[in-house]
Amino acid sequence: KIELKHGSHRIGKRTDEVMQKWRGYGLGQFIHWGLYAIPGGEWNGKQYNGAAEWIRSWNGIPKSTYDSLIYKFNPVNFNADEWATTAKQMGAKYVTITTKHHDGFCLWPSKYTSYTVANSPWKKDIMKPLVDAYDKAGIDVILYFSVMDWNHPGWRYDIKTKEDSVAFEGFKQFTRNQLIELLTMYPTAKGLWFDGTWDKSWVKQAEFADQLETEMRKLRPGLIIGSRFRADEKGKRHFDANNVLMGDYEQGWERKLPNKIEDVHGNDWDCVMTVPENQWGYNKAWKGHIKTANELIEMTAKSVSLGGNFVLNFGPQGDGAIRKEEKQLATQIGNWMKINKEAIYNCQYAGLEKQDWGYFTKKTGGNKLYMVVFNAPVSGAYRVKLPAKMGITKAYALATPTQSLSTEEIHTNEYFIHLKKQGGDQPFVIVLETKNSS
Ligand SMILES: C[C@@H]1N[C@@H](C#Cc2ccccc2)[C@H](O)[C@@H]1O
Repeated sequence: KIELKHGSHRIGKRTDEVMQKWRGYGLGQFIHWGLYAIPGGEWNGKQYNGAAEWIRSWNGIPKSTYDSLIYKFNPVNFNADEWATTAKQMGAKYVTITTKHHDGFCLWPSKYTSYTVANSPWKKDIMKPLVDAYDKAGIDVILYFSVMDWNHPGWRYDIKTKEDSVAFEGFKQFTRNQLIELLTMYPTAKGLWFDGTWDKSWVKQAEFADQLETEMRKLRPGLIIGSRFRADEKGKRHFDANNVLMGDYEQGWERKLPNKIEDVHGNDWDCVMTVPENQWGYNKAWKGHIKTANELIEMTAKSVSLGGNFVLNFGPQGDGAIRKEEKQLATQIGNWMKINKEAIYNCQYAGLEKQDWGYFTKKTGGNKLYMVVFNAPVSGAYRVKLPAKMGITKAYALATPTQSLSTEEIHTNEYFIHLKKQGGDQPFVIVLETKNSS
């Protein structure tokens, strides 16, 4: 075991109420919104092939021109309640909102920089109405914060010279001041989602970042901070030099999902996912494969079946409106959640691996197993192998709870659940009420 001062400070999952609630969210919404939504992935008629929120890093738009977009920020169609309603209709239990992305533009009137909404034509705070609207909708708010800040003169990719070091010290204080400011201005926020922490300059700040995390947790007891915030003194991120998770949950599942329970190493985790291949901010073009509602519902079920949450990204337009394709997906997913949410909310890994027909989830603290079906067997016979001594007392389709399904024991602890082919192209859920014959 390597002696570490700034590695992980906890072994195993958090057991407090705030984290237990987080663990049961199942489905969340990510919002990426900022100046990058104005160009929407193109400039002067030329398309940027990267992620739209990274357009400033493209040589197709001069940096100063991008930075001057602050004077065009006037989202006349911004309506915080509409965003929160979209999330509510989808069935999201939490939302992660970009307060400041890599370009450094602040959606709140920070007093530590002039590069904020306060100095745009919009003038008003964006974060306060959003936090209030989501709180009112009963959706918990997590604040996304990019440490990397291309607008701040003190940011460095690495620290090589004395000048770098002096500049970065100022940047570190600026970063701390902004984080304390955010936690003070929006005290109902349940957590911070850090990004832009991969550059050497920040990876070298093990002691500072550890002390800052401690200060934030002291200011806001119960605050949820993921594994991406800080590195240990060996430069290790997400998992420290003893391979112990940093922070409260694993934050490495960006646009990818684990496939088996061993992949998540017994940790809490969430997957953040884009609708196109790789566009977080609004992109006019939305090229390539656009994920369907069924694909996203399957990713949600797969995440919950492996003990995690699934967070779907929305990239509102520069005028503040949510694009129609995203609204349609929210409605389709929400219609499915209305019927099947019992198999998603407050559910966990059932101790059973992925099946030919789909995924098992298990109600936390209960005796119900859920079979979330994506591939119905042509025979109508669903093979189910349960842990020893676990019997089935009742089986039924969640949509028709009064119609019990016939259950045939074919081997010890192995059953066929018989369900005639369902119509339609929607995944569905079969409930198994179980009892332990110990
Ligand atoms: C949550 C996602 N993380 C950000 C990123 C990134 C990235 C992409 C490629 C190489 C290094 C970093 C995206 O812009 C989005 O905010």
